Amino acid sequence: MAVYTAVDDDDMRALLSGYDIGPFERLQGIQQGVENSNWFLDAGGRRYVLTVYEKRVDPADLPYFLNLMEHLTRRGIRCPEPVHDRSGRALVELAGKPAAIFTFLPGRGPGRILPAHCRALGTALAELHLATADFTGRRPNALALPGWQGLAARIGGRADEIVPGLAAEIADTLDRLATAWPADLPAGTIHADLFPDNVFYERSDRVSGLIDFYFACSDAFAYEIAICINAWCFEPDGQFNVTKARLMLGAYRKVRPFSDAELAALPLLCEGAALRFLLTRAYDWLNQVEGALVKPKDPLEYLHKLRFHRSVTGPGAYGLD
Ligand SMILES: Nc1ncnc2c1ncn2[C@@H]1O[C@H](COP(=O)(O)OP(=O)(O)OP(=O)(O)O)[C@@H](O)[C@H]1O
Ligand SMILES: N[C@@H](CCO)C(=O)O
Repeated sequence: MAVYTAVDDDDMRALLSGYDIGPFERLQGIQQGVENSNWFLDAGGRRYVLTVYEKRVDPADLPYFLNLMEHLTRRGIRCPEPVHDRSGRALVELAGKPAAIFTFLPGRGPGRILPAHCRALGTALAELHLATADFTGRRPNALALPGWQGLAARIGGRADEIVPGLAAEIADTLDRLATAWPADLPAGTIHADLFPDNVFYERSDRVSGLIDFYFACSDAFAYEIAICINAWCFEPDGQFNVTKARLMLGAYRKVRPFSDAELAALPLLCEGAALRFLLTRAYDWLNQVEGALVKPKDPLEYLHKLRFHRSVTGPGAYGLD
């Protein structure tokens, strides 16, 4: 369920009269996704994606996200490209809300994650990081350490409703991360939510597109790698799959080599990345909206990942030498 706004064919005909993409044909709601309303839009013999931005995206951030997708497209990264209307605007208004039309990307999520998907992701991730080198937009990461501390304070002792002792474990982890978090790692623009549902494949050995840039921000590249280790390299039963990590990181470093500082920081970054998703999931878990159609994601999955990284002594655990 991810259509929260009513849009009819007449609205679309009126909107498309401002574009050069041909006559309106069809609008079809997309079920996947949670944050925004999305539709497949057919017009002039081609398929597009229409997004109407709902409450959780700050409208002030939208130009940053759209400029980033446009920049990446120019640099050869396959991602949704914003379509401009005749007056040059990519960001428009529909049903009183901000909206944009994007090019449609072929491919689909990986389904069951194979080692080959992880290797292909490593290559695509390094290419993404290099492609942002000359992107001039900046957006602080609202979900970096100070954001985690704020979220932990809002959750407070209620974390223990998820599992007894969780509030203290979160507090201890935050203290350790706050003293040791590395400040000077190579940084730039990161996607920051590169989970399998945001990566498309046409074949398992090649990424065909990246979507959902609405957490993108300025932060360390190695922190993004840590997010991906967590999201891609654990099996559904919670076991860490070092082969997947070795393939992902090996493919990444062929395109963008790691610095010694990045390698040394990796266990801590993985712990921080696990805490970030533990906190947002714990918050959503404890603040479920009655009657909501979206099932909250399991915070404990990320507690197990956090504990794994806490036990790690060096980058060798991720298959790196
Ligand atoms: N450019 C695109 N080409 C093809 N399919 C797309 C495109 N953009 C979005 N989609 C489809 O729409 C779905 C929802 O998109 P997206 O994940 O961006 O939604 P969201 O609600 O903004 O994000 P979230 O997943 O964070 O809730 C995707 O799973 C994908 O199936
Ligand atoms: N990828 C996030 C949710 C959407 O940002 C998670 O799995 O918790």
